[in-house]
Amino acid sequence: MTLILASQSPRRRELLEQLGVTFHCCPADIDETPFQQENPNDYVLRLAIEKAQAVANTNPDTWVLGSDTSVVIDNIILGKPESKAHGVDMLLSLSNRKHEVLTGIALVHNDECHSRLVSAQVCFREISRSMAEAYWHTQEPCDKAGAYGIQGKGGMLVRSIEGSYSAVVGLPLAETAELLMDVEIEGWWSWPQE
Ligand SMILES: Cc1cn([C@H]2C[C@H](O)[C@@H](COP(=O)(O)OP(=O)(O)OP(=O)(O)O)O2)c(=O)[nH]c1=O
Repeated sequence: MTLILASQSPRRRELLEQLGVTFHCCPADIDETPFQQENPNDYVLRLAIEKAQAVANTNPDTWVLGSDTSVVIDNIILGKPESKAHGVDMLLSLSNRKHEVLTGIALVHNDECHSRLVSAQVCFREISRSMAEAYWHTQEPCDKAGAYGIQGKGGMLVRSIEGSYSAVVGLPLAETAELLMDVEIEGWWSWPQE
């Protein structure tokens, strides 16, 4: 069976290409509003599954991979910034401390669903308001959870990371490969299973 990546994210496309699997992209249009008092882990996994299911509904003969990434600080979910003020506030709330980046992945085909939640801890250096504003003006933060991209200029903000780097960028490669190995994807080279 073939594979669809239920995403409009160029980062996710590039990461999945690293695995050497053949796929095409189809964005999922879902409501990403968290439920009231929804736990961040539940939220991220729910969105990954809903994105995959939304695309799987109209593509019954394929496997569909969905993913969601959120930044979590003090149990507050930070998605993509809605404005400059929002983005700058997010960056300042992450200054000089550790936060969690959660990425959920889900591989769906009809009623079958394989999912994983991957967490990484990221520690930021101290950021002044003028630095946060200057970074905002690079436009890099606009479409990214937590208003930064570790893979770009935002790498300058990161003092250390524990856990999966690819999960922070949007698609954890080890766990994605594990999900793909559990199912039959056409034309994919895969390592022998243990
Ligand atoms: C923290 C962080 C997030 N991000 C990105 C990954 C995701 O693309 C985005 C989080 O938003 P998402 O809603 O997870 O994804 P998306 O809207 O970009 O794409 P999709 O169509 O798959 O829903 O933030 C980075 O690129 N680098 C980082 O360091």
